[in-house]
Amino acid sequence: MDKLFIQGGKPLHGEVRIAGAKNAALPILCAALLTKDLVTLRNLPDLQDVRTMLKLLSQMGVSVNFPDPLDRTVVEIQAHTIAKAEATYDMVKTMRASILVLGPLLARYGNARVSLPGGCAIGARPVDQHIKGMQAMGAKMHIEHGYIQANAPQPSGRLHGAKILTDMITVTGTENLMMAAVLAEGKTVLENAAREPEVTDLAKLLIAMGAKITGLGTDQLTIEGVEALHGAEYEIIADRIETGTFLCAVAATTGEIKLTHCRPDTLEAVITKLQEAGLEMSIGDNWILAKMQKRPQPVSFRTSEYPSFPTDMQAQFMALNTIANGSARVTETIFENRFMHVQEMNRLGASISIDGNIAMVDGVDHLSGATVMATDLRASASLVIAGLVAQGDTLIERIYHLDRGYDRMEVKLSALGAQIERVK
Ligand SMILES: CC(=O)N[C@H]1[C@@H](OP(=O)(O)OP(=O)(O)OC[C@H]2O[C@@H](n3ccc(=O)[nH]c3=O)[C@H](O)[C@@H]2O)O[C@H](CO)[C@@H](O)[C@@H]1O
Ligand SMILES: C=C(OP(=O)(O)O)C(=O)O
Repeated sequence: MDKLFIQGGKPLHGEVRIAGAKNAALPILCAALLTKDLVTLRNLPDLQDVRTMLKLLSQMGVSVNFPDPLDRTVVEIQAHTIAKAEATYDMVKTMRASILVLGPLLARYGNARVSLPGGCAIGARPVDQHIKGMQAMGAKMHIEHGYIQANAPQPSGRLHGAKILTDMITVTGTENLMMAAVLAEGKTVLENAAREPEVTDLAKLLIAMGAKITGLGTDQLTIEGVEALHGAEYEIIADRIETGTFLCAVAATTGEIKLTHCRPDTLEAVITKLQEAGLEMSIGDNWILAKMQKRPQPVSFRTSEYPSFPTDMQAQFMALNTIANGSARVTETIFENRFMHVQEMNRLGASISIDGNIAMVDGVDHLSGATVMATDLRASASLVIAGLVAQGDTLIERIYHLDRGYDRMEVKLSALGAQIERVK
């Protein structure tokens, strides 16, 4: 199993190109199931979850083609026919986002069999809102032997529009229901919809495919179902979490880096907090120049739905706070178990205590390298940041979590001057 070996204490300098967003690419790949025509995607990130999703689509009989085999950022997907409308446990257990095939399969094919995702390191993460929403659109949903068996109403074999108010704001729930609704008969209104930029990015692709969706970027999406969608070419939005992760890295290590091909307008809450920490930034439409010359100031925050502070940046900011000049209070409101990195950071010399969903971080002068274990995707990223600032050597185990969601993170960090290498 791969590990990362880091010799900390090096400031970062140079330029990094930000990849396409994992959380936009995954639903967008599933959206290709909604048409028999060709969907060409650009700015695809080259990471494990994307490879898993492409494998899942291939298992369904979908054609996946990289026109230039050396360029993994452009892919052609064609779901001319769907041979098997199924996502097995083997696939779903490695990537929860596999649940995103449910809406498109049900809408286009009239039935689907998708393994229920189990709980995961960061929380229970049920999918009850996906199921209830599809039931409201007329689908028969049964859970049997750990699988969701979904069938569109007969004899039409087509879902019908509905007004759906989810109990909470759910990102993949909104995406799944939006994809189910685009081919339904009549109008669907999704109330309490997630406003994350990745939801809007999916909606834009669907519109390019001929879907009728209004309310983009708001908490009410209205979808007028159409009979069929057609192919499209689409460029996936930049990854705001990768962007934020590199910004936290330079804020922690000091130095000066330029991030290109990013979308600063999707990062307002993160940028505000980094300014509070002392990171100096010049910001263009698609680039950020970030400079840090001193020890960070502590930043307290509370995670919440977009446009508030993202839970996917909580761990990375925790790493920054460990070496800040004072104490910070971090409140996690989205997932019930997203402090798994805390114990590992304490092993590196951090001083963090947890009380329920609140972590109190007392900044220390320095961290000291040790062997630590990655437990989930963003926890891994936060340990990389901690390793980059720690004195001495840090070995991070179980980095397959990191590879799920980052496009060659250690290669990009090495190019910035970090002493980091992948070891077997
Ligand atoms: C692939 C992807 O885009 N993943 C993101 C997505 O995950 P994901 O879409 O799984 O997260 P949700 O927005 O659905 O979850 C928000 C909260 O709602 C709960 N819930 C959700 C659905 C449901 O049917 N029932 C239910 O109880 C969840 O357990 C969680 O406590 O949004 C999260 C919150 O921004 C991010 O951390 C993930 O990176
Ligand atoms: C939690 C995340 O992803 P997923 O929903 O795919 O587990 C994440 O991207 O931080």
